[in-house]
Amino acid sequence: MKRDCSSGSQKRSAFGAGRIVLASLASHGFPSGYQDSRVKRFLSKNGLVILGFTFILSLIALLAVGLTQNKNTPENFKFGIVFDAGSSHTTMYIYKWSAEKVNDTGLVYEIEACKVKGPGISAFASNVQDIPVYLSKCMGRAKELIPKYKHHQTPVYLGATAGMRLLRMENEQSAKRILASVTSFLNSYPFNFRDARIISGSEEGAYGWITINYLLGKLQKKQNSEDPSSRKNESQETYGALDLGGASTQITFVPKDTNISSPIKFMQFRLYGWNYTVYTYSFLCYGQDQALLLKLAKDTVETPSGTLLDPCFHPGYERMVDISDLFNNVCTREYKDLFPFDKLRIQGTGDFLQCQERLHNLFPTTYCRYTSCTFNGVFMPPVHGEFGAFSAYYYTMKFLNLTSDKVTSEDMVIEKMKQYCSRPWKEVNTTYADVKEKYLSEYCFSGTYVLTLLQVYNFTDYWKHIHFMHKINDNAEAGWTLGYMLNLTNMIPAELPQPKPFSRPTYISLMVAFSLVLAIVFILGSIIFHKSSYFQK
Ligand SMILES: O=c1[nH]cnc2c1ncn2[C@@H]1O[C@H](COP(=O)(O)OP(=O)(O)O)[C@@H](O)[C@H]1O
Ligand SMILES: [Ca+2]
Repeated sequence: MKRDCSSGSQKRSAFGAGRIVLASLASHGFPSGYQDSRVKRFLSKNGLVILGFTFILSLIALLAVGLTQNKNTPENFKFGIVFDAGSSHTTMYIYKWSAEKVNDTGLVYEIEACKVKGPGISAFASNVQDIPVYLSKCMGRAKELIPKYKHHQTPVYLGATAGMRLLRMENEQSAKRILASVTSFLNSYPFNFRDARIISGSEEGAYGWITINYLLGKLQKKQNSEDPSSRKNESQETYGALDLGGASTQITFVPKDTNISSPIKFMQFRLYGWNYTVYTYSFLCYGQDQALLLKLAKDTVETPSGTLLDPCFHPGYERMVDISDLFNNVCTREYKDLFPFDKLRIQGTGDFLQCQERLHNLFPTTYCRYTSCTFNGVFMPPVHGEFGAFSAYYYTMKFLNLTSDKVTSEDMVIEKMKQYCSRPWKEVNTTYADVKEKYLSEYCFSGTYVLTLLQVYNFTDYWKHIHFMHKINDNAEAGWTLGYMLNLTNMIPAELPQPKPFSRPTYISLMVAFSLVLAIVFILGSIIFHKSSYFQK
């Protein structure tokens, strides 16, 4: 009876009711020493089994964690969308990068450059209701290309440049209405819309500089090189940035001497643990489209006649321009006058030298109040280091076959331009039948403009340091958009990220090894404890 009773209590203790049973045994009058030794024997026997079981389970769990962690999981990609709302057109860029390699340089890829059909957004001042249709095609493309489950975490930015800067100067309310319409439309998508704003000329220059140096690997490469304090001249490392748009142009570089007195504050960046002092300037109205209008306006004022013989267009080329379009513009209105004609007929003569002479008039070299200046008395340190020239610099020079590194001197460019501008329009038009007429008719002008602008910046004996670039290392296009996104998503740290002491596999192996040791020590400890308390009996 008693045995049955005790064996019954053992069974119940295995189901967790041990304490109640032990209490009832004591009340039945068994000696307490007898009860204790039975309990200890029970625990030393079953405890070992439980510990062993736990040990095996933990081992399996540890191995499973280690293997899962180390197996080739698909990379976790992130996406970002930036609209470049330029003066002549809008382009939507989609960037993709691996979330794990977020701080590494050169690992962001442009997976799409969707050209929005139509003009720049500043042209929508009187028809803002058309903006949704205008942007919807590229947004549809973004929905297609970015996996649905990533939409809500994909940031969307729109940055407007010189076209909107000019509109804001002319009519601030119109500019606001356009941005409000863009904002409400982009907000209606499942993406993480951040903002739509007009970026400043300095931002445009600085972000372009960050983009090219990031893509060229000029910013982070230094982490493997010598001690930062030992490097004296940072500009030997970075590339200056030359951006030519339709309504403004930017020049950005690290000057040789950053201690010169400057009326403009140099920009200070700390990127990947390095300090950069950067000069940037944006010349509003000196983008190539506005410069052409400026030239035509000046020419019309100087020789008022219904017909303008223009050396910047091919012989045989003709174009009609509305006088109101020419002067109803912030950049040209200072020349506004009364003319006895309301249309201007342009007739090309194709003379590069004459064209260049006229273009030089757009860059008056007025009195310089500083150590050095470029045109209009604007402070600019002497150009220094290598330069990347992109946007319209690239389109124009690419078309003219002048982007090769073999073009090492300005004279080579001049020779090419003389010959190209003198070609009859008829011949040019048939040779390049697939090129958009607006671009084709203006390559003589824009090639001459690029050359003149670079002369004004003092690149004459420095031509071989200019590198015309578009897509860099096949990753992404040179332009301000990538730098803008990198900055707003905090993808360029101020300090170099500290490398982890162990690689991931080493870390996991160590964790498994230590867990095993711990488990073994624990089991051995339990055995020793139970054995010693048993022998004490
Ligand atoms: O394929 C091309 N060939 C020639 N010029 C081009 C091509 N694509 C764009 N452009 C020119 O590049 C310039 C781009 O300027 P954008 O629209 O970015 O103005 P912004 O930067 O001044 O606001 C415009 O003058 C445009 O005509
Ligand atoms: Ca631009």
